[in-house]
Amino acid sequence: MEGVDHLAHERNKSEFDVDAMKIVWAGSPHAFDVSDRISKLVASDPGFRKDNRSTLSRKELFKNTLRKAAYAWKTIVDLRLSEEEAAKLRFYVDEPAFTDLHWGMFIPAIKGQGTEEQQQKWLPLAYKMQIIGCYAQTELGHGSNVQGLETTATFDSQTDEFIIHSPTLTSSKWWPGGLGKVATHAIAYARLIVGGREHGVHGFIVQLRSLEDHSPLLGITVGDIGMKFGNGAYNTMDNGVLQFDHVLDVYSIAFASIAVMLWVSQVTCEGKYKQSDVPRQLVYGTMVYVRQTIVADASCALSRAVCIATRYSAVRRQFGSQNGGPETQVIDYKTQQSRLFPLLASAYAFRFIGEWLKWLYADVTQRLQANDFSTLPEAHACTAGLKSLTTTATADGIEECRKLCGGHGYLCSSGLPELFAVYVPACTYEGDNTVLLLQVARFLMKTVSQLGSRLSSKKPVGTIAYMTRVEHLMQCRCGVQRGFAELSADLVEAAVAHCQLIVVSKFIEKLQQEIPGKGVKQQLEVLCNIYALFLLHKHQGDFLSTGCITPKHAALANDELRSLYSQVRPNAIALVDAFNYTDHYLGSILGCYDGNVYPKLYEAAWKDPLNESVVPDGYHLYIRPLLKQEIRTARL
Ligand SMILES: CCCCCCCCCCC/C=C/C(=O)SCCNC(=O)CCNC(=O)[C@H](O)C(C)(C)COP(=O)(O)OP(=O)(O)OC[C@H]1O[C@@H](n2cnc3c(N)ncnc32)[C@H](O)[C@@H]1OP(=O)(O)O
Ligand SMILES: Cc1cc2nc3c(=O)[nH]c(=O)nc-3n(C[C@H](O)[C@H](O)[C@H](O)COP(=O)(O)OP(=O)(O)OC[C@H]3O[C@@H](n4cnc5c(N)ncnc54)[C@H](O)[C@@H]3O)c2cc1C
Repeated sequence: MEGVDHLAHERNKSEFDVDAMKIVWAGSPHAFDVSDRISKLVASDPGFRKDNRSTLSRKELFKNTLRKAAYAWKTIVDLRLSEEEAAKLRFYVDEPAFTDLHWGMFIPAIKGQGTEEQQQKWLPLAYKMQIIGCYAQTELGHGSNVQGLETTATFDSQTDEFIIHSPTLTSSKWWPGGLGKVATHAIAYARLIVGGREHGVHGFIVQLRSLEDHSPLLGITVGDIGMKFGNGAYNTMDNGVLQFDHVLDVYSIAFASIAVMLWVSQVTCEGKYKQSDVPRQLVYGTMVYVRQTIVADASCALSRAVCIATRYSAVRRQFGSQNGGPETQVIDYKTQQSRLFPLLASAYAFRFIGEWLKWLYADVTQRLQANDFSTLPEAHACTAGLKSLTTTATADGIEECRKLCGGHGYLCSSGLPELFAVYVPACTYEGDNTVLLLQVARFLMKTVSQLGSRLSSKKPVGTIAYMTRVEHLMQCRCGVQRGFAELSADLVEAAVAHCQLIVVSKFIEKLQQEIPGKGVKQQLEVLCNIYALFLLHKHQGDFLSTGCITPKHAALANDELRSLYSQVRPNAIALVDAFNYTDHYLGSILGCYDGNVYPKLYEAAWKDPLNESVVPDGYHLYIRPLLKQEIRTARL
């Protein structure tokens, strides 16, 4: 029945202050207020409906995305939303679109790497969306290997011009979001050539389309790369292909000193290349920035899937009826708990590691401005490794949540197939996860060689086993006289272990803070222990081989996990309520707040276009002749 809370009995079991936990999840009372207000604004506006996406063609889907993006911008302007509120609105509209790259990469790249004069010229236009930008780095032939990019930017000091060119098919820019049909400008990464000498890959601001009629400029060939995984999903995004045919990059000449897209290098009007004494890897700064946002985004995506699977697991009953009484809630099965609750704990763990990484990134950015590069290697390793760890765990976790919902998890109306299809490229974009773990492994090798065996003593006591595991895994590999390439598969395992150590230790540090609200800290302690003991159980071979735990310890840890699952069980619904997601944002009948699943599933089925007629289109052409033929055969 509508209006009845079918999960009230679950919510009444809660042993902690859910409203206080909502503040912890949001990060602060202010952050909660903004999220709560904006999510409800989006949910209540039919202009942001998203329940029809799976029934649209690619062109209809894309045009609808353009409509929504324009509508979102009008809403932002009309309501005079702040930058924070506008970002939250785009988040709750929940549709991959060109605006992700305009706001998520194009603007950050200019802010992070542009010179003062470039920022003064481009940021006002970008903030007012009078230009729409994309981040054009990846090419058909190279994505992971940035130094392998082939696009060239040749400075001609005779004519004082930069010429951007795609010398080969494989140098075609390929994948950049927003590039295919919308972006008017790109930050294009190209090999800088001055006076016949090459100076590596740098970023250039290049106009792609006319601001009058949106037609591609002379020398620009641009389009969409075609359908991607899933039906709706990321097909709302125009990932594009771009070729330059000796394009004059007028904008680099607009300034007195021709400034490539970096404050770390300059080409003077006299055609002299000036590389300042900063690490060339600062050209990768935007990727580092986005990787840290992706970690926070992982906690959002995983918490959405866990919210759906937890609520549905409390609604779904199967087997176990005693004397005609109700069947057992599947959330009460130990197997369901052992699959679901570690994902619930991971969602909280990723939330807190995302908070810490945001601090780390802000700290390293501040240091860079003072020419202090001391923490740059650690910041790179942490953002790369934690992006890899959290996106792999989240993609796997969303799929596990689909399976936890049985057959109904496979319906689009569950929200889980779409969530999975939109999320999984996160394991690839912003750095293939294995390639990024190799960067962490390289950092660990260097650290071990510099510090000897102890990677760091700066970890909370509760993580000694985790720290010993990393050291052991590194010693086993570093001690062996074989090259990095030969040992890379093993070193990647050590890199994962290192990142898990960071997540566990930051969760423990979070619990050392003042956390208000009845029972809130206790619930987080349970989730922290579940996260740590689940991983210890999953990787117990590593831990046993280090000798820092015995088989008895491993058995005790397993017993403790079961006990912890029992402690979470009465609080599970309240713990996912604390994410404060609207039904609109969840987009899931299985995860609806009131738990009134079956009537909603049944109602939704009849809305499918296939049910517009009781006799399907095609019956008379194909089925009837078939049936008639069978009847004739039967008479023979
Ligand atoms: C609401 C929030 C929403 C969030 C979701 C956002 C949605 C985004 C939508 C998707 C958008 C996607 C965009 C993209 O995909 S953009 C393209 C991304 N591409 C990549 O990530 C490419 C990956 N490859 C690389 O980063 C580099 O090629 C790689 C690091 C792998 C190698 O670089 P390189 O060959 O130059 O360097 P070396 O390996 O030789 O290392 C040399 C030294 O430099 C150090 N290093 C490397 N990278 C960095 C860095 N980024 N920062 C600092 N230092 C770095 C490296 O450690 C070496 O140091 P040592 O010499 O001391 O060992
Ligand atoms: C949805 C989506 C959106 C994207 N948006 C953008 C965008 O806006 N802008 C942009 O510039 N790019 C974008 N990209 C491109 C993305 O950044 C690249 O696809 C990504 O960096 C991976 O590079 P690749 O495709 O070259 O993979 P590859 O490196 O070719 O990976 C293929 C396999 O090779 C392995 N491999 C590669 N190198 C090594 C090595 N040294 N050692 C061991 N194994 C290795 C990888 O682990 C992987 O298994 C997007 C991609 C996707 C899927």
